[in-house]
Amino acid sequence: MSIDTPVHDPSNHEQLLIIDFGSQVTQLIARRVRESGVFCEVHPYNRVDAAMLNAFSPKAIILSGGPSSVVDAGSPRADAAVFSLGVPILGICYGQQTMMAQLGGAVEKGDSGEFGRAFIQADAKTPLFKDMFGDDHDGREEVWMSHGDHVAKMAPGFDVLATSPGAPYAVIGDTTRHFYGTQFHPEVVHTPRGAQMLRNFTHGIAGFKGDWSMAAFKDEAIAAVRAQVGDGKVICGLSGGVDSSVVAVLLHEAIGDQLTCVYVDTGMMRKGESDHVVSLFKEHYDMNLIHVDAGDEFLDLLDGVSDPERKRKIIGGTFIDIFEREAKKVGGAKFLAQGTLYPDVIESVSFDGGPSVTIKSHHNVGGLPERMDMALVEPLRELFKDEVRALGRELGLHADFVERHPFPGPGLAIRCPGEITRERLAVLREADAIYLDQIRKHGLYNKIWQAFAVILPVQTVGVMGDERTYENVLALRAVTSTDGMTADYYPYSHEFLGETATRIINEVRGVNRVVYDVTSKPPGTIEWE
Ligand SMILES: Nc1ncnc2c1ncn2[C@@H]1O[C@H](COP(=O)(O)OP(=O)(O)OP(=O)(O)O)[C@@H](O)[C@H]1O
Ligand SMILES: O=c1[nH]c(=O)c2[nH+]cn([C@@H]3O[C@H](COP(=O)(O)O)[C@@H](O)[C@H]3O)c2[nH]1
Ligand SMILES: NC(=O)CC[C@H](N)C(=O)O
Ligand SMILES: [Mg+2]
Repeated sequence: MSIDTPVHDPSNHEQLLIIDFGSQVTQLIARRVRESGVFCEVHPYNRVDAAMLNAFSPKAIILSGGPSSVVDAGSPRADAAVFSLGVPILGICYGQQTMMAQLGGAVEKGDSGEFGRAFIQADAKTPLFKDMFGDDHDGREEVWMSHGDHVAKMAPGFDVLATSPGAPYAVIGDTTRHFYGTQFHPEVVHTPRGAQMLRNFTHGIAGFKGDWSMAAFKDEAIAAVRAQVGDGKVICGLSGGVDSSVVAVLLHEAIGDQLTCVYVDTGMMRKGESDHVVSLFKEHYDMNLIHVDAGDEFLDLLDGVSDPERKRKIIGGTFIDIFEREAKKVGGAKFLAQGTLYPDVIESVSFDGGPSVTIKSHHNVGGLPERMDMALVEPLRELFKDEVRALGRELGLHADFVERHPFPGPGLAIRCPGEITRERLAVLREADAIYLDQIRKHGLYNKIWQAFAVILPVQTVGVMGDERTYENVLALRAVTSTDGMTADYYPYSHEFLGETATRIINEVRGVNRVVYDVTSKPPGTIEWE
């Protein structure tokens, strides 16, 4: 089964195609469309031609925004077949601009652009704006803009549906062909009624029924797994994180005993993690689960290593060694199950516009499959994280796992900048447990996307009980995010921070100072290494 073979059964679903011109927020279009119950996929503009359109058979198309300027020679264009397919099209920002340039209109560079909040003045009677304006509403709508260029002349057949001070053609439409263009971004939350507008396009104009649900997906994914693996054996790395837990439960339902889950204790897990994960799974599921205690193996290999990338490479390699060993032990597993999600797939089919730099080597991405002689089973590769959580609920996965904050495979290793020692890990583990306990006690766990402590390779002077101390600094991190790609620090109250710092310093030997990280991503990353 190739990676392009869908996990779900496409004949059961109406599909929408998103053509990507490289916008930073293309994935948000897909999320909004999926949230309204419509299956969609994102494909780079240069991979969409008549043959692809014929195979995918979209019921509607959305053209994303992008960093290029339509006015520049050689800038991206949609394949002409897109406009002759006869399905509704919505062009967003660059998508609107290229549609105009391709269909006989014109685009020009302005003296100034519009970046951020703007207001459009719209014709509220247009179907695209259904339910967007209240009764007393005068057609004024808050939107989020991010453009330097603008449409200067509409293509034949189009009418103006909304204007803004910087974009005379803020929204345009050809109601005969059902082609629409917006200069603003309906997919971002800063356009408060943008999701409604996208829904008006998909359900109202394109006639989607909204048949995409995790209940239906579950059965289709189970059937696809059975078809792929036949009577072969499958190994699944089970971390207790949302993704691998959902994969494990789904596979267990699909193939029962052919599945063996491998939980690896790297020696860099959180306090109580191994017991919690292994006992919960053993209690609720009658599945083959191997608990590999590999703490010494990992820690010996990491001895004296402080470079973050070397740490990650060593950890990734050791995971592979362990999975390979375990695969042999169960009598030669031919398949390795992974919790690859749709954002990973989109990113790996990287957009043409310039190579992106490696910020960090994630231990499971890339490295694993190449060296391993096993076929991959990736039942979540069409889903976003929120859909994975919904699928987990559908599968009856314990709430403890469904709502969990993500925890990286390298674990505490990347929260221990500098050399990793057993002593430092012990201090970090205790402090982290108190921090998470505080978060739960204050009812904040589900408001935060991810939270953890970091032990810094810095000692500072303190005074405790009239004694001089010279001990470790601990940093606390907590972020809000939707997908981990961008994030903001969580705005705790001073009371919470003070109480938590006091508890950590009083209850953990080896910490005499606590600081809070207020860096967003970008420019920071979520983890410190
Ligand atoms: N301690 C571990 N033991 C076994 N497999 C692991 C371990 N840590 C990570 N993995 C494997 O690596 C994959 C990637 O880890 P990742 O942290 O991205 O996903 P996750 O742990 O399933 O979910 P989450 O992102 O919510 O933490 C996991 O799906 C799992 O297969
Ligand atoms: O499985 C994983 N293996 C890794 O090597 C890894 N590195 C970072 N992360 C997690 O990814 C999200 C984004 O993290 P960064 O902003 O630090 O890159 C955050 O949720 C991080 O915890 C990892 N997950
Ligand atoms: N966000 C976008 O799609 C921007 C389109 C184009 N680069 C402009 O500045 O107008
Ligand atoms: Mg994890």
